[in-house]
Parts: sequence; C-alpha cells; structure tokens
Amino acid sequence: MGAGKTTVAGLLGEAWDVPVRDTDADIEASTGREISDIFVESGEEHFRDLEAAAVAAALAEHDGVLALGGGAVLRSETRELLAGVPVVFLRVGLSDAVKRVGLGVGRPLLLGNVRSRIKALLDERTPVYESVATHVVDTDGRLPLEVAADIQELLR
Ligand SMILES: Nc1ncnc2c1ncn2[C@@H]1O[C@H](COP(=O)(O)OP(=O)(O)O)[C@@H](O)[C@H]1O
Ligand SMILES: O=C(O)C1=C[C@@H](OP(=O)(O)O)[C@@H](O)[C@H](O)C1
Ligand SMILES: [Mg+2]
Repeated sequence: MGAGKTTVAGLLGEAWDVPVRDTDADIEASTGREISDIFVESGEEHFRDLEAAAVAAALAEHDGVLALGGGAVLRSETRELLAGVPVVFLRVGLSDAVKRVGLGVGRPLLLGNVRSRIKALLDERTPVYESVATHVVDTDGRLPLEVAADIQELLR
C-alpha cells in the first residue's frame, strides 16, 4: 500500500502502449462495491477469495500490465500463478509509505494507527514480496516516472 503499484502500472501501460489492469478496480467493477465496503461488510477472507479469482482471470485473459493489491500474494494459489511471469516488487519504506497513503482512507487494513499498521504489514509481507519478485525497484524519494523508467530498463 502506497508503493505506487496502481500509479506506476498506468505509466508503464502508456509507455509500452499496452492495456493496464488493476485487480482492485476489477473487483470493484465486477461486484459493484468498493473495496472498503467489501472488507467491512463481508470480511477480509471474502475479499481475498474475490482477489484470487481476479488475479487468475487477469493472468489468463489480459496481455499487458497488471497491478495487484498489496495483499494478493498472501494466497498460495496466486503465488503459484505468478511463478511464470515477470513480477516487480516496488519497495517502499515506512516513512514514504505513510506520507503517500495519508489518512489511509479507502485502505481498510490501515484503519486505526496508520503508521503502526503499515509497519506491521511491511514487516510480515516483505519476505513474501521478495520470494515472488523477479525484479525489485526501490521507490523511496523517487517519482513514479523514475520508478517506471527503471522497470522499462529492467524488462526491456
Ligand atoms: N514514487 C512515488 N512518490 C510519491 N508519491 C507516489 C509515488 N508513487 C505513488 N505515489 C502516490 O502515493 C499514493 C498511492 O499510490 P498507489 O499507486 O495507489 O499505490 P499502491 O497501488 O501501491 O497502493 C497515490 O496518491 C500516488 O499518487
Ligand atoms: O495490502 C492490502 O492487503 C490491500 C491493499 C490494497 O491495494 P493497494 O496495495 O493497491 O493499496 C487493496 O487491495 C486492499 O485495500 C488490501
Ligand atoms: Mg493500488
């Protein structure tokens, strides 16, 4: 959250002139509900089921850039599907992530103390992100366009 996945995916789609999808947007479009409403009304596990299905559908039918939500790779079936494609981990440190997400509105897992929630998520997820990534790009103190340029260089 706040790494810039959604933003940078859009920039890469423009640069490469390919379609872009974002699993959060796909879930909102297919359910007609906002992500935060799904979490609050139906719970995180239901959201993760929808998310795993959205990743699988996108990987099967979409040829372009795909932005995942920050928790998508917590599901083993998603990690397995990603094994065959280039996966870029956008690394962000606590301080930049906190600045970027602001009050965390629209990000249900940040409810409460945003800083301590982000720290806990980064601590528990970083090893998983590293395990699925084929490439890692640091984003701290860098503009989305600079991050996108690095990825273009890495995947050229
Ligand atoms: N490298 C960056 N530097 C500063 N702000 C950024 C950067 N990347 C994204 N942002 C901003 O941070 C917020 C979260 O970005 P977003 O693309 O939604 O991240 P994610 O999809 O990883 O949660 C947005 O307001 C976006 O404009
Ligand atoms: O980290 C997470 O578990 C989540 C990240 C969000 O996406 P972004 O990483 O694009 O903010 C969204 O999928 C949902 O709020 C859960
Ligand atoms: Mg996003």
